[in-house]
Amino acid sequence: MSVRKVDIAIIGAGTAGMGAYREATKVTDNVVLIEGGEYGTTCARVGCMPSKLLIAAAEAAHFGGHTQPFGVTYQPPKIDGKAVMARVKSERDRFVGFVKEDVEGWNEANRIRAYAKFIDDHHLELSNGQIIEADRIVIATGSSTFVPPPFKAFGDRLIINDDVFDWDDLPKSVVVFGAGVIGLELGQALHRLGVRVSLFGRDYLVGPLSDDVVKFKARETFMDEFPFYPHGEVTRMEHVGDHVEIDFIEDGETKTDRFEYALIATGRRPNVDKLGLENTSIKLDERGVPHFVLATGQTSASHIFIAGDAGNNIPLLHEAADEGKIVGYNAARYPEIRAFTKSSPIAVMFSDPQIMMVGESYKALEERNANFAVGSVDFKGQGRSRVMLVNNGILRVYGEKGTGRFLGAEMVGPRAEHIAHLLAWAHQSELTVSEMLDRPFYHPVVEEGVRTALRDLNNALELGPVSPARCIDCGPGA
Ligand SMILES: Cc1cc2nc3c(=O)[nH]c(=O)nc-3n(C[C@H](O)[C@H](O)[C@H](O)COP(=O)(O)OP(=O)(O)OC[C@H]3O[C@@H](n4cnc5c(N)ncnc54)[C@H](O)[C@@H]3O)c2cc1C
Ligand SMILES: NC(=O)c1ccc[n+]([C@@H]2O[C@H](COP(=O)([O-])OP(=O)(O)OC[C@H]3O[C@@H](n4cnc5c(N)ncnc54)[C@H](O)[C@@H]3O)[C@@H](O)[C@H]2O)c1
Repeated sequence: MSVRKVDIAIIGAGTAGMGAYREATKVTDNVVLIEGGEYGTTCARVGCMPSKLLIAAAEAAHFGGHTQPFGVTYQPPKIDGKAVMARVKSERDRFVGFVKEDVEGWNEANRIRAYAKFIDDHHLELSNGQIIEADRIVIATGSSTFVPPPFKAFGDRLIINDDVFDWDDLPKSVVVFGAGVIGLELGQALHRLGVRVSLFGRDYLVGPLSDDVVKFKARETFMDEFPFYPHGEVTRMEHVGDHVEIDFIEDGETKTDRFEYALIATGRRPNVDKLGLENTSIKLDERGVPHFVLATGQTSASHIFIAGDAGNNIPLLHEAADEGKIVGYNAARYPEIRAFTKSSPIAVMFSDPQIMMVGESYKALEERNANFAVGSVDFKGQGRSRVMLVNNGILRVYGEKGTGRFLGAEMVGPRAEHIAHLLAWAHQSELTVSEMLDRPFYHPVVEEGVRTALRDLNNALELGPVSPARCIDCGPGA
């Protein structure tokens, strides 16, 4: 069998793999990009973009029903499930189209459609029978939904996020398992689009939050809106006809409910189990995922790099994109490699209210015994938020005692996607809380709530005066 020799083989043409390819081909054209599934990336096909499109439709449906306090009322919204899904899919296809255009514009000889598996440290066997001998290899295989075996009881009524974006119409009812980012984003959106939803979580977790105060607020808010059981006790799961049936405990009583589908969103796992990593010298952790150096993307087999969800570091789009560039750069120049500084952590969950986390989480600070203080703001009385009737949420900010350095934040509340950026940029600039307070704040804006939290934190750090109950110099309702 003929062996194709290349400088670099990249496994996976998702966000990380495409980034690696672009970077590597600046140095050598002897690169192959191997994709087993569809071109277009998880983010565009079944991830970030279609989920945000569904959420946008849900926001439109929700808005009209909640304007009465302004003295403005609409007719109850009429939700056309077919039209909702048609827009989700056509806009999604537009995004996917752009990605495909990019990848299909690259040198055809460099692109292979097949699944790859390691034979040894330098050889890959492809599902089309080809053998690739590569001087350097990049693993960028992404992650997939992991379905715990008990859920298999739901048979063909069990779905995952990918299936939702294949629907031509909205179903009548869905039971969602997992109150992580995917479960909450999709569960709330479906509920707002008129689908009867129950959401069962575990251990009282809400999305990625680790600060109990913020978590409590988020939990309370979502439980007020739809049936959300943050530590659901489900005692029976069954596939009955064209439905799923469950028994669960509520207030000490066993209840039975039926749904059209069971959406499993209980976590994702890196796609590394079918890669034949046992045939390589790469050191694996207890879950079979390669150990690697974050700053270089290098695994313990120094010519093999890993990037994106496959590495199980922070499974987010911008992280996959950054890591792809890093490994592409290093694989192209290996053995001359460079350590890169990663940008400050930032995560946003597109629920309503939104959730965000920046810098070090509360849990991480506790785990490393950081000497830190906390400041907070409750958005209930925050002027601009109240004006717009989005005054529901809490922001907690963390700062280092002694230096006054801003360490991180967790929030559920209005405009969190924007506040997250403001705070992540401050975190990356290593600003102190006092320096952040020296920055301008317009009036009246939601960001004035951030100033209230920072003032509270400065005071807790013993670096500033006690915050006045009403900040008169800031303008009314700041
Ligand atoms: C529903 C959902 C919503 C999301 N929303 C957001 C969001 O709003 N913001 C955000 O930042 N992130 C979001 N994410 C996460 C984000 O989509 C991922 O972090 C990102 O897409 C990971 O990119 P990647 O390149 O690592 O993997 P992918 O884009 O999944 O690429 C991996 C590729 O490798 C291929 N592959 C796998 N194994 C092999 C093999 N053996 N041989 C050849 N090819 C192989 C796969 O077919 C795939 O094309 C969301 C994810 C989901 C599921
Ligand atoms: N807005 C965004 O940026 C965005 C959106 C969607 C996904 N993502 C990315 O995708 C990743 C995966 O998301 P996810 O929601 O699948 O995973 P996740 O890890 O965020 O959440 C899974 C949740 O399911 C719970 N769970 C586990 N087993 C359970 C069971 N048997 N019953 C009920 N609950 C159970 C876990 O406790 C956890 O809360 C996220 O970590 C995130 O990085 C990001």
